[in-house]
Amino acid sequence: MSQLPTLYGLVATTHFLLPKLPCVMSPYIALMLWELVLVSSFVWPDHLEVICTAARYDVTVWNRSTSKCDPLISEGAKRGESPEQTAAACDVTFAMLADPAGAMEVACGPQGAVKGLSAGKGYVDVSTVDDETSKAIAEAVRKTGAEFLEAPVSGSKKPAVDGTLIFLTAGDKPLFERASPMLDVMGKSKFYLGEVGNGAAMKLVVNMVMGSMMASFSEGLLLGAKTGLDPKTIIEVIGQGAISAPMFAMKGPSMVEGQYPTAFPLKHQQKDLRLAVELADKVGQPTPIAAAVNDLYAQAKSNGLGDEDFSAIIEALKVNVNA
Ligand SMILES: NC(=O)C1=CN([C@@H]2O[C@H](COP(=O)(O)OP(=O)(O)OC[C@H]3O[C@@H](n4cnc5c(N)ncnc54)[C@H](OP(=O)(O)O)[C@@H]3O)[C@@H](O)[C@H]2O)C=CC1
Ligand SMILES: O=CCCC(=O)O
Repeated sequence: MSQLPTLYGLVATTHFLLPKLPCVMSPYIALMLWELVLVSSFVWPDHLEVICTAARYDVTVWNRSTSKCDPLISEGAKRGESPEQTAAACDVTFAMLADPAGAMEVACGPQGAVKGLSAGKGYVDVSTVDDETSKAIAEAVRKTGAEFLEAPVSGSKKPAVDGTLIFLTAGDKPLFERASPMLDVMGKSKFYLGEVGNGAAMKLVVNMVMGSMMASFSEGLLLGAKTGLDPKTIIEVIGQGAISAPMFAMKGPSMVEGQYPTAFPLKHQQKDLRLAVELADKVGQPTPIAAAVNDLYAQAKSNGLGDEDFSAIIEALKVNVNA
């Protein structure tokens, strides 16, 4: 068993990486079940299979707000004292941070993971950041002799719980291969996109489209409602046509009720739109729709909606311009 790789969930978060137990079995929890016997009768059969066949890793976790690690510790994970100590203790370190500043701080800060890395180790950054940040972290990691993989994910809380995330990876191919069994526990698919920066760019393109779709969907629901249409019927009609999307079907009903249970926080959607617009500017690609949508999300964030789900963008459009 000592030959098994260790895995480090560097940052565990309430929104994303810490689904509530014992109702569901998170793939992140699954990863820590190295040689532990599953006792929860709430575990879905599919997860049981995944855990038995793939998820036998020894996990050490660290999070800035340490209490967020407690549920994982109580399931058998070890507590890391700092990013540095945790990376030093593990073969492969996964990082999941809010934004570029957080990703840099945890990788390269005074007690950053880079200080605990050395040849033979790997650092996988799963955060959604811009390509420049990813490249800076890659350079710092590689200077230690360790390997780097960027691996932002498409998919939110439920796919994380179900182990059906989509990994958009780029960087050191040997680390991609070494980390693949771990990615397969957490995800349903993975793309290897070549040079560092390509994974970040792919993620920003996807989230730029997603943010615009959600804003447009919100406008449609509100316009329809103002003309007297039933929003539930609008969702049904959209769901049967060429523009049907799982996102509309999943979020639409709760949006109609004015409920926005957070899976993907609005503040992070705005961060991704901002980064996408900056990337577009850098490469000289006009993105006027994304720029306008970014302004709308920024306004929603400054109006206190940042911690709501990004579908709360509909609230920013609930104004009566004829009043
Ligand atoms: N939620 C989702 O559905 C998805 C999110 N993502 C991306 O994943 C990342 C995480 O998202 P999510 O979990 O929702 O975000 P949260 O805001 O819930 O969590 C952010 C995490 O980053 C930590 N953090 C922030 N700044 C620092 C810092 N300077 N030093 C140390 N730790 C820091 C926070 O620590 P603390 O707990 O102490 O505040 C927390 O653990 C983001 O990049 C997001 O865009 C990607 C796909 C889907
Ligand atoms: O970055 C967040 C993505 C959310 C999703 O793909 O549903």
